[in-house]
Amino acid sequence: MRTPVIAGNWKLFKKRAEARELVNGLVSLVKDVQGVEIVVAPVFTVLAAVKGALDGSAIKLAGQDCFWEEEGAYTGEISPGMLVDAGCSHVIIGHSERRQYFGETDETVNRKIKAALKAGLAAIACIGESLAEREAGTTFDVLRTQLNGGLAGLSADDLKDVIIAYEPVWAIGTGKTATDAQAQEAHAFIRGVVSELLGKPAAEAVRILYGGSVKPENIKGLMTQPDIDGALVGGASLKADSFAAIASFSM
Ligand SMILES: O=C[C@H](O)COP(=O)(O)O
Repeated sequence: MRTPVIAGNWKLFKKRAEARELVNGLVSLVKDVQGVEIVVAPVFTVLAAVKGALDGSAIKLAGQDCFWEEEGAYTGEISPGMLVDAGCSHVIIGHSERRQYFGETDETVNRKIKAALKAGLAAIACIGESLAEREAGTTFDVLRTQLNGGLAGLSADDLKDVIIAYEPVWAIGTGKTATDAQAQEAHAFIRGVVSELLGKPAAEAVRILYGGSVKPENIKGLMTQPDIDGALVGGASLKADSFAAIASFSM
């Protein structure tokens, strides 16, 4: 039985006061939600404030990225150990926005996942095809390449601390969600590739989240799919009521 994960990626939004307000609202709205791992990923500058507001709550804290070195002359970077020190248990790695704007590659994703695991973080590793790739019929090739590169050198045991997020780039922030069937098809494919790479037990155990215009209105349909184990939520995670409604999908 895979415990569902609902993760909110706040992207480049929310200063301290707004972040506290959001998280305070969230904590009270989800206090009775059981059997779901809830994670929030704010910007680095508000991690401490959010951690403070999460005190006593089961909601977990994530960074939105990390570097692969633990320390050194790397201006502007943040290391996995620093995220742990700030109270994080998770980190998002390889989000398509980082791939698109900041030169993230499957190789850097792989280095970051390994560094995150070494520091004791769970890695939420993002993959997904662009609209052009989907229209060209190369979705599965793209996903296979991203999985091969991103998970290279990891063991089945390592995978216990990896959560895969399938985010079709064309569905992110566009209001255009993949249909339940499209998402399920991709998730089943991803689980199959993980099985080829690391064996069936690891593939059966790994959580695969869907991301891309997830809202309270579409979460239930997505969660009825056998290979969808949760969601990585952007826009709808910026309001306590909508994120709480998503996290309460089973209630
Ligand atoms: O990380 C989250 C995804 O990019 C989805 O964003 P969205 O829910 O705003 O489409």
